[in-house]
Amino acid sequence: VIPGWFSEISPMWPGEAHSLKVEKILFQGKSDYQDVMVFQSATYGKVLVLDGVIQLTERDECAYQEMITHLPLCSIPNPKKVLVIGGGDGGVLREVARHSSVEHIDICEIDKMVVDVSHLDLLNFTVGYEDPRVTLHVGDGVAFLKAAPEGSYDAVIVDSSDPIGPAQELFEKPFFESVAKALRPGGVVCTQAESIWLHMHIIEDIVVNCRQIFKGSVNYAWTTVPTYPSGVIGFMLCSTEGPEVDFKNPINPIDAIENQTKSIGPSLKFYNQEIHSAAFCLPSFAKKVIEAK
Ligand SMILES: NCCCN[C@H]1CC[C@H](N)CC1
Repeated sequence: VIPGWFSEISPMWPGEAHSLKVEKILFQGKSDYQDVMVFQSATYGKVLVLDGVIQLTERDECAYQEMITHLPLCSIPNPKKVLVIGGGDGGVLREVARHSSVEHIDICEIDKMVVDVSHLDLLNFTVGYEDPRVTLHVGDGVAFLKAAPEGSYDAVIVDSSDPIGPAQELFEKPFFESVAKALRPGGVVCTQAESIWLHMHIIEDIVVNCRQIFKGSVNYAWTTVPTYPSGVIGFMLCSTEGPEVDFKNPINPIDAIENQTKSIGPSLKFYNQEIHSAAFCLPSFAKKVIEAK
């Protein structure tokens, strides 16, 4: 370890590490689930780290939060009821709140410390919690979804950490089955789906499970996040049987939404209609695995 630098070393990306220069540690704690740390970096703003893995940085979180939210919500005509699994930092809530058609947002985060840290002024992403449509549930997303009545939601966003630690079961078949049950016909789910450079085996398993469970459309999209392993992150976009969903051609364009609502946070920095459609273009080595399944 180089003094003054934070390096992300994990069995999920063996033999490689990404480092950020640390100016000051702002918070360090150990919750019932994981180690929680926030530090001021020299060039990426504030950084949230869970169990030694970067969850978001002020400088590039816009790419992930905007894409994981608007890829699903801009693909259906009138999202009203949205569920966020994970996402305790509040960034996804800020993005969901841009959609004026949304009437109710449930968020289920397992680790109260992540929520508390996000409410400190350490991370100014918490603007999302202030929205009156938001109801926070602190608990296990798997149990929450099992208890959700059938067809409760238009959209579910699974903003999870990696499948090592508390988020492990959010990558397994029973969880996807409970998501499908909680979605209305033609409802959509978007999950954090790792890196095509590093995790094709994980992605392959997710695709196989999703094709069995979601009888609408099943697509993989990806984007660039410099501080995530290999600099990219993917998303699994699935819809349940019912009204057709064409994820690649957003029918509910954000520009219109942008004008409708006084969005509570900064305006969109990353997402737009072109990058929405482009996100589904895959390199051949990934296409071969994902589209063949
Ligand atoms: N809500 C913060 C984003 C969490 N997303 C993941 C964090 C860990 C990364 N290796 C992959 C994305």
